[in-house]
Amino acid sequence: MTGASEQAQSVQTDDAAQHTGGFRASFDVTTERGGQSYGEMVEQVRTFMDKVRYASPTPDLADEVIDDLKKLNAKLDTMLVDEWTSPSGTRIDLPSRGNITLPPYEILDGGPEGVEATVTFRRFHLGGNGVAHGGHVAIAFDDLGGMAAALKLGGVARTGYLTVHYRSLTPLETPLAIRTWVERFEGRKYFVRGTLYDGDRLCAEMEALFIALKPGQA
Ligand SMILES: CCCCCCCC(=O)SCCNC(=O)CCNC(=O)[C@H](O)C(C)(C)COP(=O)(O)OP(=O)(O)OC[C@H]1O[C@@H](n2cnc3c(N)ncnc32)[C@H](O)[C@@H]1OP(=O)(O)O
Repeated sequence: MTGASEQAQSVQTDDAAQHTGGFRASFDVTTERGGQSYGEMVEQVRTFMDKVRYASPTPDLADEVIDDLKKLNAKLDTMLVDEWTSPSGTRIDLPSRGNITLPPYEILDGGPEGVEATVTFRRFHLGGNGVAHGGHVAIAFDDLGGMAAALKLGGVARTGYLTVHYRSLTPLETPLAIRTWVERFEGRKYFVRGTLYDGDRLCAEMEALFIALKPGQA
């Protein structure tokens, strides 16, 4: 099996895409990369992961699925690009910018005052007893907290710390209201807060420090 770090990019990207350190101060957002079916492809993968979480396949079916997945992985191997030119993470027309690793969210509003979004944890995000895993809740807060910091500072920040207070159980397969905003900042330090609600019920709160990166900083 080949891990991501061992895989060569099979499609060359231009010189400007070569990484010189740090998050990029800016990166191209797009609605084109991956084509018009890319969102549906991501959705089908998410659905597959949902089913894997709950399926109990026979040994024969597991072998069949392995064969099918090997074929699909071989197809994608012919199209690997660097992270800056991948549709995943840059397709702003898709849930979570097309990033399969994030719980799917839809941005309702975003700017220097903060970010409002709807996030839906899937069956794949199960923690136990039918509700979301706390780590997945933290991922949603991290990404949208980072977005709130980025929109406030007009640049890129990395998470210094992030604390989640889990106030009540977070349901799966339910659109939830998530909000993040910069409460205050001191120099490069952006103190970000967040809330996650199921209707009127508070599921979780977040407090985090995001630190603005210096030019070229990793
Ligand atoms: C839109 C898409 C959004 C995506 C968002 C995703 C965000 C992420 O998940 S990033 C990944 C997780 N985070 C990381 O890996 C970060 C790892 N840490 C680092 O790289 C570094 O520690 C970094 C860059 C955060 C800060 O390092 P550096 O630039 O040298 O700053 P440094 O001088 O140490 O600290 C700056 C200030 O922050 C404070 N600080 C730094 N870390 C912490 C911390 N954990 N707790 C409290 N304060 C801290 C320092 O005390 C200092 O304060 P002051 O200016 O008052 O003296």
